[in-house]
Amino acid sequence: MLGEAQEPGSYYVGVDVGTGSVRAALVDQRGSLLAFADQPINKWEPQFNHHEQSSEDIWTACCVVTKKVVQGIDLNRIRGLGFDATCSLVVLDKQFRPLPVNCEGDFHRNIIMWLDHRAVSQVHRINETKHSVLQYVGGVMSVEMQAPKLLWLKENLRETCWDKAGHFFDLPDFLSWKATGVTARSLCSLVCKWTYSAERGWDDSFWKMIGLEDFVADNYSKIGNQVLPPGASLGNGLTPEAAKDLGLPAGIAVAASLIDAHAGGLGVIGADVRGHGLACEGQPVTSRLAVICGTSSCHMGISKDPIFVPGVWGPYFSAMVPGFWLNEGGQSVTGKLIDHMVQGHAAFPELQAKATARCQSVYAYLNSHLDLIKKAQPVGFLTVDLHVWPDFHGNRSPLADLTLKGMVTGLKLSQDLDDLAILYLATVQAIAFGTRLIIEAMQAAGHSISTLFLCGGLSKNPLFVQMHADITGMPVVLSQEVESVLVGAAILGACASGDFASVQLAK
Ligand SMILES: Nc1ncnc2c1ncn2[C@@H]1O[C@H](COP(=O)(O)OP(=O)(O)O)[C@@H](O)[C@H]1O
Ligand SMILES: O=C(CO)[C@H](O)[C@H](O)COP(=O)(O)O
Repeated sequence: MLGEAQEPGSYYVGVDVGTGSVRAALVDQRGSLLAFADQPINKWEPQFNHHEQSSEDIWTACCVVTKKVVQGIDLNRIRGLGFDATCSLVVLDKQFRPLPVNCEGDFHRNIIMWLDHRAVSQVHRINETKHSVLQYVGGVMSVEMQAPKLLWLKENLRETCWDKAGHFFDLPDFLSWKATGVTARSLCSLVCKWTYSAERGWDDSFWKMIGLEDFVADNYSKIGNQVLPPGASLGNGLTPEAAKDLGLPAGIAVAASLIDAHAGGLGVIGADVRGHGLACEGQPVTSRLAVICGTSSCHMGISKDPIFVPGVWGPYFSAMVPGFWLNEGGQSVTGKLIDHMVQGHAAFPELQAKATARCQSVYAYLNSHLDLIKKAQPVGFLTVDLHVWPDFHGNRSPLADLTLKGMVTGLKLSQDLDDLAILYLATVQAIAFGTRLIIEAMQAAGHSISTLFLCGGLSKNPLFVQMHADITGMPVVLSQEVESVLVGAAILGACASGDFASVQLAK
């Protein structure tokens, strides 16, 4: 984010809503992160495969972290605000009040999270239509997208939710509405999760065919009939009410949002690598794969022309970098799977106690424990007899099969700390092999990827990074700024402020 035209000392605020927490950053016009704050958010799992959140809870967390990052600075220097978030479905009534997405009627829980798999029957029926919009989601719609979830609401919560609903938002668009009062949707969310086409708009025949003709009848007012590119300035900027909530000046520019993975992709894919002697220097941006690794991993590759990769989402036009097509591969649970394997092991209490005694995270402790037990051999050899299949929550890409389950082979009766460390290693390796499968599918379809750019919480884990390099055989580049997703969100604010003409220039 380096420019000469804008006033010196301008600041931008980026807010990133992940699955487990909300983060905010204050960023200057050089893209340096000046302040950071985070706050966990609530999640509910009322039934197996039902995952819910609360939009009020999330907004409150956004306010807490934003107030923290601007504490003590001259507020007049803040020029723009950008949001990114997971692509969860927010439901509000006609007066913009939360509506329950659950049988219990709990209004507080008005978000069906992205990883919710309740709409299995609905997505099967959608895929059976073989409608042409499905070509643009890798050939098969995912249960994690919005159309099956909307159909589930219509079929299961007709009176308490569907009939009363006035607005269905992707979470990033909910946040920009909350900040500005503008209901315009981002091209990013609508193209990637709602079957909107940047070139052709909504396809009436798709919504009629799947039984959601209601949207066509009211000209898509409930799901968005004004669509803006990410980074576009919304309305009159921050409303006085939202300004009070967030501790920011009213009227500052607020950008049309991005999905979190796309903000991370934007934050790293155009990184200036000159002067570091990296093999990717001088290679086109299309040779880079941004991998955003948090609760899930998302694999973002761009191309000048559309590339259709079976089982990999897209191609999506202008959904991340304007003017480029995007393919998005993904693994639905990666950080969540590692946490699940480690925390569920019999030796976890011992691990926790030992890590705490050393003031280390459990992952730092496990990494050093692996170094200790590997002796002279490379660490990867510790798992010659133990293997994990990582699709505990189905396979997002490239198999696109939500019915797949996880597997572990090579288990013994012992369950000590060594076993836990080796199981953890095998899980990390399995995830890296998943990335390799996605890359192979993308290459086979026409991408030519040669370097990985990792960001997100898991990129702070050196073992995770090393296994991705070893198993894909590709160099991995990490940004100096570890919070690249937040930089992506702040880039949106910088773009909306008018200080930069486009998200590429803001980069
Ligand atoms: N320093 C770290 N070392 C190892 N793992 C980490 C570290 N920081 C975060 N993680 C892992 O990253 C995952 C969360 O990443 P994050 O980007 O915060 O997720 P989200 O955006 O989905 O909320 C968790 O599984 C967590 O265990
Ligand atoms: O589908 C997505 C991106 O397209 C989700 O937003 C994502 O997988 C969840 O993100 P995270 O793992 O960062 O919480």
